[in-house]
Parts: sequence; C-alpha cells; structure tokens
Amino acid sequence: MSNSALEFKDMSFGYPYENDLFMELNVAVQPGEFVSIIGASGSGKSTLFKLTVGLEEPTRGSIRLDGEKKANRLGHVGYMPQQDLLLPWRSILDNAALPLEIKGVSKKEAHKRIIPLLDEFGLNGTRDKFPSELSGGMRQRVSFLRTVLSGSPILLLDEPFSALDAITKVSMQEWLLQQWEKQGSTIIFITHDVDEALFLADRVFVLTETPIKELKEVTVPLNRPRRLEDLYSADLLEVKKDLMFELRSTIT
Ligand SMILES: Nc1ncnc2c1ncn2[C@@H]1O[C@H](COP(=O)(O)OP(=O)(O)OP(=O)(O)O)[C@@H](O)[C@H]1O
Repeated sequence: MSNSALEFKDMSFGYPYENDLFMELNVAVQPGEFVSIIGASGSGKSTLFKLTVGLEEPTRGSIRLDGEKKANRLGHVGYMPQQDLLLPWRSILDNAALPLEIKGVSKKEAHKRIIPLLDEFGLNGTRDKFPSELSGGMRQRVSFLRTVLSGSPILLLDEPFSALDAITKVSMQEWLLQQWEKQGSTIIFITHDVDEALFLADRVFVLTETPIKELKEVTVPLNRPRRLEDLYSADLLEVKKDLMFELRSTIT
C-alpha cells in the first residue's frame, strides 16, 4: 500500500498559554484524494493548514508527508490563499513565473514552460495583461497555476473562491475539478460553504468540538465527474442536512 499523502499521527497542538486545540488527532489523506474541510469561524481550519505547511509545529505526535516527517514542510506543500496575492506590476506571465524563478529557474526558461500551460488553465490571451485587467475568477486561475507550479503533489486551498460571485464560483469549481483530474494532485480545500464542500470532495472533514480529538468525516455519495444537478439528488440532500445540523450544533 502506498504512503498517505498527509498524515497527522496522535497530533496535539495548542497556541502558547491557550488550551489544546487538537488532541491526539489521527487523520490520513490518500494520494490523489480531494478533501474539503468545513467548520465554524475559529474552529481551527487555518491552524490545521499552518501545521501542515510547518508554520506551527505539533506539541506532541507527528505530521508526515508521503510517510515522512519532513523538516521543511513548506517546500513540499503548495498553498493557495483566499486573496490571489498577484503582484500588480508583473504581467500574468511574470506572475505565473514567480515560483519557478524563486526555485532558481531563469525567466526565459520559466516563460517557455508556462506559455503552453496558459491555454490549459483557461488563460489564453492573458499573458501580457496585468492582474487589474483580469476578472476575479481569472486571477484565481493564475493563482492556482502558480500553486501547481510549486511542484508539490499536495495542494492546500484556503477558501479560494469565497470572494467570487455565485455564478463565477460554480464555474470555477467545475474548472478546478477538471484541473485536479488532469494534475492528479492531492487537494485539501477549506470552505465555509457546505454545497461547495460536497460538490468538490471525496470526503468532507467537519471541525466540531474543541479540543478536536477526531474529525467528523462524511464520504460524499456522488460519482465523478460531478454534475451540478448532483447537488439536488436525494442522497446528497440527506448528507447536506446532517452536515448543516452538525455545524449548527457547534455554534453556541
Ligand atoms: N496566533 C494565535 N495565537 C493564539 N490563538 C490563536 C492564534 N491563531 C488562532 N488562534 C485561535 O485558535 C483558534 C482557531 O483559529 P483558526 O484561525 O485556526 O480558526 P478558523 O477555523 O480558521 O477560523 P476562520 O474561519 O475565522 O478563519 C481560534 O480560537 C483563534 O482565536
């Protein structure tokens, strides 16, 4: 059996002078899986990401990527934030080139690698434009391309579509699923939106009580490729109802 892409093993963590937020948590995400994480504000979603990338370290237990405790997890995990963080003075091509340039690849070589990808990522005709000339959805495509170019097999996406309007959001979700199927990466996706969590993921992890000793887990009863109308199937509505009740019970 292959190693888990990401594994928390008996992992405990609390901020200094605070009670533990996670207590002996055991979670494993398999290679190529799409997992959503959902939870109320303050439930620990961002902290879970900070632990995964190594910005925080567990107080007990371990975090493994591909079966190994890595000293520098930041270099092994791609991160896509809610805001696109594109540099306004750089063209789209130069923005996309940034992760390669940081790794020491020359600008010319980076451009050579990226130009064919622009088309693949639905960014045809944008290479010489600047971020301010692109819609929010297009900017997030560039941001995702940049995350993929980090070369990491595991991608952490932190509410990447929460600032988009409802229609753009749905088309970006469909687009993301196509990209994920093509790339074969492992994706962990934080969201506040139950429909989004269910539409995208194989499994949804729900952050409920604190300290978190286990993640409540829901397997999404949908086949792939996903279709928008699947969100209205009877099985899914039942799961959605349970998730909504679960989340509501966490809000005091
Ligand atoms: N640097 C810190 N020092 C101390 N406590 C912190 C720190 N960062 C977060 N916390 C606390 O840890 C808990 C979890 O915070 P976290 O940001 O992980 O939640 P979240 O689920 O991502 O919330 P949101 O959805 O609002 O982003 C909260 O009670 C928060 O106040």
